[in-house]
Parts: sequence; structure tokens; C-alpha cells
Amino acid sequence: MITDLRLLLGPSRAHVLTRYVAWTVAYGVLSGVAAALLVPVVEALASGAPVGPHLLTLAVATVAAAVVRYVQTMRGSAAALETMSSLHQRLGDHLVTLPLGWFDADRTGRLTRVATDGTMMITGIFAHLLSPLVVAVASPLTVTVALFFHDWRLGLATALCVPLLALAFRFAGRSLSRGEASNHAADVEAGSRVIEFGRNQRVLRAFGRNVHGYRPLEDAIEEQRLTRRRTLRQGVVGLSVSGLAVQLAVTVLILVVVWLALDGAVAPAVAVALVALAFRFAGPLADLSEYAGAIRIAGGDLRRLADVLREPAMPEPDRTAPLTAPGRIELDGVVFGYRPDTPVLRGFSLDVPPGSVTALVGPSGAGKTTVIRLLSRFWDVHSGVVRVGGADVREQTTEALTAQLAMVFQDVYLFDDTLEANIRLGRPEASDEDVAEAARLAGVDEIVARLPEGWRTRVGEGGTALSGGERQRVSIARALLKRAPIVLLDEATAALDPENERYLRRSIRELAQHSTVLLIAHRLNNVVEADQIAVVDDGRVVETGTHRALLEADGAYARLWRASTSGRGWRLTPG
Ligand SMILES: Nc1ncnc2c1ncn2[C@@H]1O[C@H](COP(=O)(O)OP(=O)(O)OP(=O)(O)O)[C@@H](O)[C@H]1O
Repeated sequence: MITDLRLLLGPSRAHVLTRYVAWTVAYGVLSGVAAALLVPVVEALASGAPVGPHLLTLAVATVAAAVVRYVQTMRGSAAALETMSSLHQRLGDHLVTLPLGWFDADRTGRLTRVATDGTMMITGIFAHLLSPLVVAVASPLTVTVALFFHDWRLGLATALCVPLLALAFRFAGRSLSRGEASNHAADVEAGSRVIEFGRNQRVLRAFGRNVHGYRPLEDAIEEQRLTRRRTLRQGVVGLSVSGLAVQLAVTVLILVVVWLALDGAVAPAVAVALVALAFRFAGPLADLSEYAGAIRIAGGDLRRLADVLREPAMPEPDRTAPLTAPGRIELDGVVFGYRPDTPVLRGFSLDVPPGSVTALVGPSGAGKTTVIRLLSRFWDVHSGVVRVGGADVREQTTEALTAQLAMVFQDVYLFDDTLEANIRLGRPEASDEDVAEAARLAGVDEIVARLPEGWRTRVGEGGTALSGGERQRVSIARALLKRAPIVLLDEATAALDPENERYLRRSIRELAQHSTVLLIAHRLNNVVEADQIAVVDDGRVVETGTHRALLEADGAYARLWRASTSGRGWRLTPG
């Protein structure tokens, strides 16, 4: 927990935690010392010796413990505030260094949950949890040392209890940790299913499903219930074992004190003080048992937050390599897979000359989108090279690489702002005329004319007020406005009505005036005019050429062409 907190604070602020822990240790030691000083007071009273100096020492230790407690609590609040502000800053700083591929829907959902829970939990850690944890170590150890001073046999008995207690607490900790991990996984699954259920209402209702007919959600809720029941049982066993161990330790210590008293080694009054000290030894441990569940849950949340910071950043050079071939794209013998054992690209090579329009075609799952992701450096290749503008993408800063690229993906995300603001994102300093021109070319002005508030209409979160094709048109307008040397365009399969296709082709022609265009085409009639068509199959380019040349070659492309035209009953005259 302390290691994770240090990571969240970062090296420049870690001292805040070190100081807080030091004050907490000081409090634990002083409270142990104050308890141990009761014994000489009782000894002096029982033997008739002067009690004043002992009382004074006890008073000084008690006041010191109270003062240290006050400082420790104040430091705790300051450390909580510091950790929370540092947490957001460090998470933000680290997230921008992660490869774009890291941000899939699942991870982003988890991150939202972890960051929200994490903020709540950090206050709790400093307010209630870290202190009992540290005191439960410092205070009993101080009491053990003090007992050695009073009587070595009692000290030895206490010292022997320590490993037994450590074992019991380890057992309890492990069973609680296991339970916490299972509960968290079941909660995340149930939460995701609820969100899925909400998001997909239209589909579910179309198929006559309500909450009682939607198996994945029902199963997740049932699994969550069973997991909670199972982990509760495990947790109770663990806590009972640690509670029993504390009771056992106290009983052993009391028995040793009684034996010493009967033996005449300690006076009866001193024996009472020693029994009180035995309880002082066990008290913080009993507190720890009480907080153990909450500590484990907080520890799990903290670890998941720290794990985000442990994700390796995308290595980036300090300076960008010179761009020797602006607008050129080259993939050379690229091997890449999302999992180490399943390569998606197996020696993919392609040269896209500057200013050309190249279309990637091929069966679904062949790896076309993966190529575009590698060009935008969502991930790094396993072997081979990806060059954009003549330089290896790994030798370019993110800024330099993104300046060369405009991307139009299938799943276009629009911000809940006006259409104009969403297009202007492509080049914030663009003039109003340029924005309007880009919008016209991409066919966004047609959408504007239909919307109730025209240009000022907000598009809703994610652009839900627009259709898939309309969203892609806005995204193309962004790319037109950006005037980047290279445009990567993944044609939206969901949006290929004739109107969208018309705008898409017009936009490609316009983009090709200033930029290299690499297009993933799902409909072959959109690639007929391309300068180069690359047929991708099973992670490799199997054919390249123009539409006419590839038809003449009568290979993979010609087969795809025949399948697409005959399948749809089109009558297209190529060329
Ligand atoms: N994020 C991911 N994690 C794991 N596997 C993935 C991921 N994205 C794609 N894949 C897998 O990689 C393979 C290639 O996918 P890719 O999307 O590149 O194909 P594609 O040719 O673009 O297909 P389509 O034409 O259907 O879009 C597929 O088997 C796909 O399941």
C-alpha cells in the first residue's frame, strides 16, 4: 500500500508520505512507551518508593503522544490532499505517454471506475486506514521491548507471539485479498453488463428482450451474488483466525504474568499493570483486524490505480528524425499481432508514393485497419519498419507524427459541441471560410440545412444526434480542414448509402489534391479511380496495381470484384 501511494505521489512529493508515516510510527512508539511507563509507577506505589519522577515521565510521554497524534492527523489530511491532486496530474501525464492502442473500450471503462473509486478511497486511507496499520506494527513492538526490560521471560513470551500473530494476519490478509479481487472482477463484469444492457436497448427491444430475458446481465448479477457470498465466508474465516490469534496471545501473556506472580517474581499490583500492558500489546492488533477488510479493498483500488502508472510508456525520441520523403508511407516486412501468439500482419510490405491515392481492399479480418493503426502508432510493430514521411515512426515525436496525419476512422467520435466546433478541431486557427469550404466539400452543409439550429446545433455526446454516415462526413471535413500531408481513411461500412458514397468520393478527390490518401475500402466501386490498389489477405499484400491492371491479371482482386458485382447485381463499367 505504501509503495503504491509513493508511486501515485511521484518522486517529488513522496516525502509527504514518508513524513506522515514517520509521525505515525512516532505516535505508535510513544503510545507504547506511555503504556509501558505505567508499570514503574505501579511498582513504585507497591514498594513505597518515590512515585513522583515516574509520574512525571509518564505525563511527559502521554502529552508527547497526544501532540504527536495531533501533528500526525494534520499531516494525514495534508498528505491526502497532496495525493489526490498529484494522482490526477500524474495519471493525466502518464496517459498521454501510453500507446493509443491501450485505450480500448474495456480499459477506458475500467480506468473511469478506478479513477473515481480511487479518489474516494485515498481520503479514507489517510483518515482511517494507514494509521491503524502502522500503529499495529509500531506499538506492539515497543511494548514487546518494554516487557523485556521488566522481565525477560515475559518479553520472550511476547516475542514468541509475534511470528504467530504475523502468520495469522498474513492468512487473514490473503483470504481477504483473494475475496477483494474476485468481488472487484464480479462487480466490473456486472457493471459492464448493465451499461451494455442500457446502450443496446434498441436492439434488445427489437428482439423482445427485457431485463429478465437478457442472459448475460442475469448471469453477471447471479455471479456477483455468489461471489460475494463465497468471499464473505472466506473473509470471515480469515478474520476469525486473526481474532483468535490475538485472543490466544493475550491469554498466553496473562498466564505468564500469573505464573510470575505466583512464583513471587513480580508483586501482585505490578502483575495487574503487566496484564494491562498485555492488553495494550493486543489492542492495536484487534483494531487492525477490524479494519482489515477495508484496508484490503482500499489496497486493491490503490494497486489498480498504481498499475495504470506502471503501464510502460510509448518510447519516444527527444528529437524527430528528418522527414526525407514528405507524404510517403512505407511498410517494410511488418510483423504484428495483438497477442504474441497470433500474428495479424505477417510480413506486410507496401509503398504508398506521395500524393497518390492507395486503397486497401481484402476480406474482413485481413488486417487492413491494423495497418492504419500502426501508421498512427497505436502500437509498435514486432518486427519490420513503418515509415511515415521517410522516417521510422519510432524515431518521431507524437507531435511530429500526428502533424503529418489526418485520420478518419470508422467509429467517429464527435464532441458534444456545435458542428462547427467539431470541424474546427482539424485546424483551430482556420478561417470561417475554410471551415465552410471543408464542410461543403464533405457534404456537411447538407446536414446543417436539415438541423433545427443549423451550424449552432449541438451534436450530442459522441455525436448521437447524427447518423453514422453524417458523423463520418464531419470527420472527413475535419481532415479536409487539417490539410495534413497524409490522410488515413477507414471507410465506414455502416454508412455507405449512395449519398454518403457520393460525398466520400468527392472528398477523396479533393483530399488527393494536397495529400497522400490511404483508404480502406469496403465497397470496390470506391476504389476504381485509385492510383494503386493493394489486396490484403491474411496479413500480407498479395497483389498491387490499378483497377484495370488487376482485373487483367485475373487474380485475387478480380475474384473480389466479380463477387462484389455479382453479389449485389450491380452493373458497373470499370475505368
Ligand atoms: N484490439 C484488438 N485486439 C485483439 N485483436 C484485434 C484487435 N483489433 C483487431 N483484432 C483482430 O485482428 C485481426 C485483423 O483485424 P483488422 O480490424 O485489422 O481487420 P480488417 O481487415 O480491417 O477487417 P474489417 O474489414 O472487418 O474492418 C482480426 O482477426 C481481429 O479480430
